[in-house]
Amino acid sequence: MAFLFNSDAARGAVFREAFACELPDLEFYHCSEAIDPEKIRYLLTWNVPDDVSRFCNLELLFSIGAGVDQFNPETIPGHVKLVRMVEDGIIRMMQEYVVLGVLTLHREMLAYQGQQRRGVWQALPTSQATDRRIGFLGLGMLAQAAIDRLKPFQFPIAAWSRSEKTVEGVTCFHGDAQLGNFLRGTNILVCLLPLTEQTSGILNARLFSLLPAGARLLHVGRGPQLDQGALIEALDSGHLAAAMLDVTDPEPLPDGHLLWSHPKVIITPHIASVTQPHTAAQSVIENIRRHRAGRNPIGLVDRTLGY
Ligand SMILES: NC(=O)C1=CN([C@@H]2O[C@H](COP(=O)(O)OP(=O)(O)OC[C@H]3O[C@@H](n4cnc5c(N)ncnc54)[C@H](OP(=O)(O)O)[C@@H]3O)[C@@H](O)[C@H]2O)C=CC1
Ligand SMILES: O=C(O)C(=O)CO
Repeated sequence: MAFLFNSDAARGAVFREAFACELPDLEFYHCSEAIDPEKIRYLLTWNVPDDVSRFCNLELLFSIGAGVDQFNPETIPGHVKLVRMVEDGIIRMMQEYVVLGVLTLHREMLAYQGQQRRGVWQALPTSQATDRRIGFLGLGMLAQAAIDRLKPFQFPIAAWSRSEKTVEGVTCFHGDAQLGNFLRGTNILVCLLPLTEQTSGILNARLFSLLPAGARLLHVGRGPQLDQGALIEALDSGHLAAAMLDVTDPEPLPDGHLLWSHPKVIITPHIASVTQPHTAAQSVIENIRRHRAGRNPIGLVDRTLGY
């Protein structure tokens, strides 16, 4: 019985050490080593290898990231459980990034950067946090953690999810019928949705038109959720004031793309949050223990929903 780590050697070494301590009965392989595919019960990977079917005894397929949109479930046998990454390191980094992004957009940092380049020393009108509603598309693990960190700033906070939810201090909306009401009250929109058939292209001209004039976008979900042309139009018309994008389509954003030099856009290269090996290894070990005890892993993907 063995675990296969199909990713970078540096994080693999951290996993190997943790597994040796905590699960000494389980053989551990890095993808650079020769393996007997029949031994592999657990596979951790970003992309599913084309020849995954050779792991005929596979039980759990772990994504090394929080997202699982890179998995094509049709290539993975139905009995294999898919597990997304739920771990403290990725959560903490996303908390930092969302706080950074919201404050950057709230305190007009893009406009001040533009002024700096032109040598302009001039205060711009400000809004109080209490007057600026932050609206989260998605109210899952990462959005809820980010909301916890934002609460001390006293922004009103709302969120929109697929199913009905109650979260203290958050005005909750759910389902397509409530999307419009959610958007109409949102001044800074944070996208933390998984990429699925339903969320692909969700950040489009119609959605932007439902946001109040002067709204801002912080996009940390997945590139294909955003219609980039519609964003540029909404920014150029002045309806949206600014956007901060950690994800684009494609990635990397091609040389010369309009978004690179747009004065109302900040781009980071998909670095909002990255799986941290020490904490992630503990989370995967805990999930293997749960699975062995006949319990579902934390982060089990619902194949019908796609996340
Ligand atoms: N840029 C970066 O560095 C990173 C980006 N990510 C992205 O963040 C995403 C979210 O991660 P995480 O918080 O762990 O995911 P979760 O699965 O915990 O949460 C997803 C949330 O989205 C909601 N949702 C899904 N589909 C719909 C829909 N059709 N309509 C309305 N709401 C919907 C879910 O609703 P419900 O609660 O009802 O199920 C849930 O609240 C990842 O999938 C990944 O794409 C993740 C890590 C790093
Ligand atoms: O964990 C994820 O899904 C990411 O996007 C990390 O880069």
